[in-house]
Amino acid sequence: MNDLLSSAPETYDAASIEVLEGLEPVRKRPGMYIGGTDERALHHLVAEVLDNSMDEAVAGHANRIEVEFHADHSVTIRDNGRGIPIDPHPKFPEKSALEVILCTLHAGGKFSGKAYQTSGGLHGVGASVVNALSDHMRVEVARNRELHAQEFSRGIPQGPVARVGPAPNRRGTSVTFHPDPEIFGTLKLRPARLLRMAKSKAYLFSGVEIRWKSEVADGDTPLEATFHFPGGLADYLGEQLSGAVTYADRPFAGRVEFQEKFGQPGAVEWAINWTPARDGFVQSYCNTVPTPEGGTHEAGFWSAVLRGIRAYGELAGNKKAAQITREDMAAGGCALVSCFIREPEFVGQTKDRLATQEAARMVEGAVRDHFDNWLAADTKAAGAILDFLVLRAEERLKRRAEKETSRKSATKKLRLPGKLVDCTATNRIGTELFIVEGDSAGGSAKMARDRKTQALLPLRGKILNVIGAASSKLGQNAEINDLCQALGVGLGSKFRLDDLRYDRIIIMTDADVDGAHIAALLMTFFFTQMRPMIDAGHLYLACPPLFRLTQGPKRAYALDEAEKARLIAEGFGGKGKIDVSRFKGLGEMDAKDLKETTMDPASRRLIRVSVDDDLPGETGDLVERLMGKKPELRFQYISENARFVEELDV
Ligand SMILES: Nc1ncnc2c1ncn2[C@@H]1O[C@H](COP(=O)(O)OP(=O)(O)OP(=O)(O)O)[C@@H](O)[C@H]1O
Repeated sequence: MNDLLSSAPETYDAASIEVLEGLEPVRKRPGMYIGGTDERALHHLVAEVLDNSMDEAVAGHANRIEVEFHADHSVTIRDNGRGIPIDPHPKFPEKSALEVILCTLHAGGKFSGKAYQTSGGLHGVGASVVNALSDHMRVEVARNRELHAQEFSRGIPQGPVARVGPAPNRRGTSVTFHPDPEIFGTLKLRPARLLRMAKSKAYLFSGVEIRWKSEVADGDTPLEATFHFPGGLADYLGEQLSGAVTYADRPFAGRVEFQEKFGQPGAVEWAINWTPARDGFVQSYCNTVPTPEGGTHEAGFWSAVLRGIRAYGELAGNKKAAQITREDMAAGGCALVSCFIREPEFVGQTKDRLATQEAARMVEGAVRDHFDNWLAADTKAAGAILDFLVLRAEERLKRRAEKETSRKSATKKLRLPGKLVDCTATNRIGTELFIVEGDSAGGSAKMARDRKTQALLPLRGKILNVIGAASSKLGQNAEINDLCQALGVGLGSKFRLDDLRYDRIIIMTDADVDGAHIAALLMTFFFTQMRPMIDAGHLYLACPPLFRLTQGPKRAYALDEAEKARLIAEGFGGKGKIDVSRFKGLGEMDAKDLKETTMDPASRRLIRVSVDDDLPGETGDLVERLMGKKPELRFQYISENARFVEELDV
C-alpha cells in the first residue's frame, strides 16, 4: 500500500487539468474533426475548402472555381465569390474576420441563414481545421479591387492580414494549403481522386464552372480540364452508365424547387435509370456534400420510386408488382440524388449521412408526382422497368425458397469442423456465422449468442496470407479448410453461392491493430476466393466497442476515442461521475456487453462489406498494397487506419 502511495503522481490538482485553447484540440485529436489521419481524411481537407467555394457559388455569388494540385502536394482552391470578409470583427476588433474564421472553431457565416441559404458548411469549423492541420496556409482575398493576404502555419498567423497590391480585375478567395506531414505522415493526395471530387461538384451545380490543373501526372488523369455541365445529374448518370444498355432511353431525371412546393428555399435534383448490365448504385449529396452513408434524402427518394412503380403495376393489372421491395428496386437501379436544404443535420463533421427528417418528406413529395407522370408518359420504358423489377422480385423469392431447403440438406450431407459451434435453425434465412478470433473470445460469444440463429467459428492465430500464397497451399491450410467446411463452399472457381450455409458471415475481431490485421486478412481471402459472397452482400464486420462508460446505472459504449470523447463532452446521460473502462479484447467483455454491443441484432452495429464497382482499380490496388509482399506498407496502413474498412468502401 505504501509503495502505491509513494509511486502515485506527485500532485493531482487543478493544475493537472488541461484546457486546450484555440486550434490545439484539432491538432491533438484530428480524428474528432476529420475522422482520422488516413488518406480519406487527407482528401477530406480538400473537400472542406472546396465546399466553402461551392457554398459561395450555390448562393449565387461565384460562378468559377479553380482547383490546382501542386507538385509538393499543396492544393490551391480559388473562387470568384465575395471574398472572405477582412474588416475588423465586431467581437474581436483587434482581429480581421478572416483571422477569426481561420483561427477559431465555430466561427462562420452559415449559422443564421443570413449570408447563405442552403450551404454545405454549417459548423463553422472546416476552414479552421484545415488551417490547424496544415504546416503552411496562405489565404488571398480580392475585394474592392484590392488584394489582401495572410499566411498561417499550424493554425498560427504569421502576421496580420496585409494589402499586397491592387486587384482591378479579380474578386474572391484563394486558399493554398499544405497538409502537415507531422499529422499525416508522407502525403498521399491523389490527383485522380481530387479530379473526381472537383468534377462531381460541377455536375451537382450547373451554375458553376470548375477548372482543374495538376502539376503531377496520375494515370490518364488530365493535367488541365474545365468542367461545366448544364445537364446536371442527368449528364452525370449518362457518363457513369456510358455504353451500358438501359431500360429507359432517357433517365428519369428532374429538379424541383422547394420554394413553390414546401414554402421554404431548397431543391432536389435526381436521375435514375435501370440496367441489366451491372449492379445498381446510389450516390447521394446534400448541399453538394457527398453522403456515402445515405440518409433521409435517399430514403425519401427510394420510397417515392418504390410507391410509384407499385402503383403503376397495379394500374397496369400486374399483381406481382406489389411484391417489389426496395432491394429489388435498387438492384440494377442506378441513382443520383442531390438535395439543397436549409440547416441540414449531418452525422459527424465529415458529414457522411444526412439526418434531417424533413428531407425525407420533401424529397419523396417532390419526386413522387414526377415519377408517376414519367411512367405514364413513356409506357415502353415503364413496362420494361416493371417487368425487370418483377423478375428481380421473383428471383429473390425463389432464392429464398431454395435457401430454406438448402441449409437442411447441407447440414445433413456435410462433415463439419469440430470447433464449429453451429446454430440449430434448419433454414438459412436469418442465420449468422461469427468468425471469432481465438478461443477466449469464443467463450463469451458462446454465452452471448442466440443458439437458434447464431453460429461461431473460432480461428486460431493469423490465417495464411493468401495473396502471396499459391492456391495449392490454400487447400493445405487447416484454418482455411475449417472455414470452407463451415461455410459449405469451395474456393475460387469452385465457390457456389447457393451452397453457403449462412445468411450472414460476420468477422468479429478485437478492436485493436491485431484484430484489424486479422479482419483485413479475412477480407482479402474472401475478396480473392469468394468474391460473389461479398457482391451478394453476405459479408459483414462486427464493430465491438473499445470503451464502456458507466454513470450510475446507465451504460454506454464507445467505438473509439473520438466517440468516447464526444460522450464525455456531452456529459453522457445526465449528472454524475462517468467511469470509463477500456476493453483489451473481446475475451475481456462479459457476455452481456458482447451481446448488447456486438451480437444482438436489435442493438449491435454491423458494417456490410462491399466492393465499389466504380473503383475496381482502387480496390484491387488497396488489396495488393495491404496484402502484398511489403509488410512495412501493410503495417503502416493498418496502424494508421483502424478505419481501413472505409477504403474498401464498406
Ligand atoms: N471561399 C469563401 N468565400 C466566402 N466566404 C468564405 C469562404 N470560405 C469560408 N468563408 C466564410 O468562412 C466561414 C467559416 O468557414 P468554415 O469552413 O470554417 O465553416 P463553415 O463552412 O461555416 O462550416 P463547416 O465547418 O460545416 O464547413 C464560412 O461560414 C464563410 O462565412
